[in-house]
Amino acid sequence: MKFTKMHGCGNDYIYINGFQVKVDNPAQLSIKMSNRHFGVGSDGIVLILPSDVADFRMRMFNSDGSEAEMCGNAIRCVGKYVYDNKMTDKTSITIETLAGIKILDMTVVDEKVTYAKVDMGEPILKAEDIPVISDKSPVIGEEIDVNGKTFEFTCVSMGNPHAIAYVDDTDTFEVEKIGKLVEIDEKFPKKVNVEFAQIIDNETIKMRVWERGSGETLACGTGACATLVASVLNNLTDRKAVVKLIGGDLLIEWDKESNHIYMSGEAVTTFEGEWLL
Ligand SMILES: N[C@H](CCC[C@H](N)C(=O)O)C(=O)O
Repeated sequence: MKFTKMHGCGNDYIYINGFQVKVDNPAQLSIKMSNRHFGVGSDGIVLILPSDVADFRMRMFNSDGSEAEMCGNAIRCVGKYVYDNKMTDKTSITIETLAGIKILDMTVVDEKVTYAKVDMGEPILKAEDIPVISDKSPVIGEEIDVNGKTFEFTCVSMGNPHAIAYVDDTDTFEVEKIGKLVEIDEKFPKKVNVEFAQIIDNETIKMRVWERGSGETLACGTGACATLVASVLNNLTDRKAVVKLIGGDLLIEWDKESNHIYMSGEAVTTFEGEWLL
């Protein structure tokens, strides 16, 4: 089975063209292919599929095999994949996801997509829509005790759940130790992506992320969007900011008029291969 390896800001996935090959058990395949020693190595897999309601459809599976509602870095790469492989000649396309239909506007250089701006839709800020037990809405100040220390989270859904805490220095923060416990905290019945953010100024945020189902990744597109929303709700930044992640920068804007979040960033193809197992 042919595959294409791509990344957005170092958040790397294996892309499989569902127009050409049928994947019977994507969850199991994701676990196998994502393994960085016995497989290809990735944060998960992405299936590119036909859609009845959009130009294309995307299904994304974390490296533990769990399927996520949405993946920001991956959707930019899906746009790049379908354009570069001449499955469309449009630079503005729609992609169906479990979090609704998203619109991509792609930048093309020498007939290849290099960058995309994605309309990520509206953030979800009501507790009843975010899989948390808390009855507060929006969920600012959700206190979670981890290893005897209380952390305060702001919870935002981008179709997938996120919990954001603010720290003094992301470089030295114990992301794995804390993130892995919050990910499975009982307050999050669907588990949660955990972001640790450091405010640099009112238009710059440094962020690291412990992703649901994948562990720490070099970047998280939906997480960057959720972190911008949380930062505005907590009066820490403007509605447009650069989110600086280990793997690269994303430009996030929460448009006041439409209430839509726009995420802009790179999309990179690293190699193509053949899966033989
Ligand atoms: N781990 C996430 C899915 C991938 C999100 C992230 N890689 C992104 O770019 O948005 C979840 O289970 O909700």
